[in-house]
Amino acid sequence: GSHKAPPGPPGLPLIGHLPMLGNQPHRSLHKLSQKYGPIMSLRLGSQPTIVVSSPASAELFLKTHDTVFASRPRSQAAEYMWYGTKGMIFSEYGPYWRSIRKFCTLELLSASKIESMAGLRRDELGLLVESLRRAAGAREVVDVSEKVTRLIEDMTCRMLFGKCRDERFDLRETIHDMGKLVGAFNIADYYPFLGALDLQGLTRQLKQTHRAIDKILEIIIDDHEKEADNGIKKLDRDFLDVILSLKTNPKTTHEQLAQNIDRSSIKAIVLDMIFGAIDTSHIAIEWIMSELLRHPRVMKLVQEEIRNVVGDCEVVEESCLSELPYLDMVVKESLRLHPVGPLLVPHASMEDIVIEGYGIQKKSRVIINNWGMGHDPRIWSENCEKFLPERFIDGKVDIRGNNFQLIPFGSGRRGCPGMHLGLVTTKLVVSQLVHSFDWELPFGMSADELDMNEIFGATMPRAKHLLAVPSARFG
Ligand code: HEM
Repeated sequence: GSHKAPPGPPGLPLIGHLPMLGNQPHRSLHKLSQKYGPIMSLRLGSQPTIVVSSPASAELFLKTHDTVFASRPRSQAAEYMWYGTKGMIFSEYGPYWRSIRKFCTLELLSASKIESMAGLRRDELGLLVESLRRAAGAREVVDVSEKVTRLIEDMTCRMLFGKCRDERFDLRETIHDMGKLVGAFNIADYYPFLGALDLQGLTRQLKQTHRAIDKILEIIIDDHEKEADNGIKKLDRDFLDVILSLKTNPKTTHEQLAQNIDRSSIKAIVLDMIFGAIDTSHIAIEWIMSELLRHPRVMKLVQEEIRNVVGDCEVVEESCLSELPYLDMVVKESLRLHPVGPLLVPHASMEDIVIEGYGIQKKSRVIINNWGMGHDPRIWSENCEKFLPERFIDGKVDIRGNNFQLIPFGSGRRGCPGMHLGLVTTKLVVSQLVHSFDWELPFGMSADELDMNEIFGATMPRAKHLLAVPSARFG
């Protein structure tokens, strides 16, 4: 068209801008956007890549023109890991994607479904508190990252498959590998003709991780089918029961999905839910706990707020979570500084469009630099690197996708469907951990000495496990 592309750095021939991204693309892109502006184009192969870095422009892409940008680019990760892109997260916009999204929302992620599973979260959290109490008694150093990840894994497995983690496989390790692989800037996605060379070794790793996850999914599905064959009747049907039943008795509410579903799409959808639930909440919780450990003032305020609501009872009920406004501010502030998805999930445009005078081609890849917006002094003032929950005190900025300066769950049609579950889980676990225990950094470490580095991926965990020493606050 006659409209020029958004500005961007001059590229190197052939490989374009990939080498500029380094191993911290969220930071490199943030720097580049300071020079080239909030709507920037990068030359990465044959399809243009647009990087969006300000709240006003994010609103244009995710709200004003949401229908144009609601698709996803093709990627090797989605092809290999999601059985030929048969899941929700990485599928292109259309009726198939919509039918999965509706199914998962109704059968798993709605407020009432989530509430109906409060008991299993309470049980699993109770077990963790018990084990922490033993550690506290012995003044042991606890690997908080490990404990929290296992907790979320157990909660998720019970919710999806009706049982805890299994000795026969290591789901967490596999999911962790996935997070890194899926987020990687894969040369094969940008330069298909270079794909066969597998210059970064990513194709090999994707295949390997896919085999590992497929083995796990097969074991889990087999177990369920055997139970069904043996006529075992369950009182509570788990998510896998519901999705498997689509094949045998297609319910009218999900007729369209039932018609298009086979074993590999079932596995792809279950994988969406495993990945969405496991690789997110634990990361959010670890970052929040890290910030609380570094900021005893804030920790004390959170503890006092919880004590005022919960009283002398040790168990924090989920119904109390709505009465904890300071905790809300802490969660916002931590997700601002440490967004679980630093670049959201890439979007793709479905038609040519002109935005702010720039021509953006159909099938452009759109990256929203969520991390960059959280670290922009023009949005958050000069103290933007400081952890200061009070900046949210006026209650004007929410995290549900209405205020584009803070969109840890994205926004619009592709916004996170698991937001409610993610928030309930994150707040519940954090509040219980700080209500039951006081926490200290180990080995006389000072607040400044705590390593706060991250590892880039589709999701961005702490680089180092968080270690801390609990002491019980209840007898
Ligand atoms: C603290 C927890 C969580 C955070 C911060 C988070 C964040 C995100 C983000 C940033 C996106 C991409 C939005 C976009 O592309 O614009 C996303 C998508 C998604 N999330 Fe979450 N998420 C969380 C928890 C969950 C949970 C618990 C589930 C489900 C069990 C889940 C399932 C999904 C799915 C399926 C998508 C893809 C949606 C689509 O493409 O249509 N997430 N999430």
